Amino acid sequence: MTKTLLKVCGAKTRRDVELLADSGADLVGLWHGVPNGPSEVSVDQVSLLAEAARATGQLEPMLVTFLSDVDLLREIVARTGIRWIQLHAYQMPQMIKALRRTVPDDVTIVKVLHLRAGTCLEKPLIKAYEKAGTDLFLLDVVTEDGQIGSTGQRLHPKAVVELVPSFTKPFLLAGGISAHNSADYATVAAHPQFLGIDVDTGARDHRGHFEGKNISAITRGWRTARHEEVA
Ligand SMILES: O=C(O)c1ccccc1N[C@@H]1O[C@H](COP(=O)(O)O)[C@@H](O)[C@H]1O
Repeated sequence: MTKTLLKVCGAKTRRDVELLADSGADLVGLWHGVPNGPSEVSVDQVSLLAEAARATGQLEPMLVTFLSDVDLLREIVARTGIRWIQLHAYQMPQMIKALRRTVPDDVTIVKVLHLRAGTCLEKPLIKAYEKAGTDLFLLDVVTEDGQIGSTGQRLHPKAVVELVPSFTKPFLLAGGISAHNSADYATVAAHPQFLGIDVDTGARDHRGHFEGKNISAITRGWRTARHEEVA
């Protein structure tokens, strides 16, 4: 059985990265190309933070981006050594096809599928995304007023279970994940394509800073890959 991965999103400093590693995360999201994103970092910072993540021996860095510029992404991959890219905007299948051809084969391309009130906005494109070379889908909320990313809002488990048969790739679940809601997603987590969870809001304290005890509680609540290490 594959172990459930925990990704935590939006590290900005080396200290953040080390805290996430110590708290049981498996992947760390580094934002670049997220206009007005509160955790936006420069490409140089992505490089430094990606290196710091790898140096922990526990964490894999993932670029989280709204960018669609394939040449720019290729350059970022080459400069930072990043091997996971999360396309969190409404990038199209053609863009993914071009990206797939451009970046090394061992780069994992993650496409976010946005669900608004239980309906996946990209559903008609899912087959095209797969054909274009998407390796993994990430299911997240888009709010009624169009906010994407870090909504703190949850997906309905039934909507997730109904969407998964539309694709063959593995998926990560996002949207309001906390230490206390794994039981609600038992059917989702039992699905053979389920790979793990992606958290932003639930990993932070009331000031928006990462809180180690929230993150380690999530590892236990969801029994993620490293939950026994941080118990
Ligand atoms: O966190 C953001 O603001 C953000 C901005 C741009 C792209 C992605 C972003 N975060 C993603 O939000 C979900 C988790 O959110 P939450 O736990 O519901 O707050 C996750 O996919 C992050 O990668």
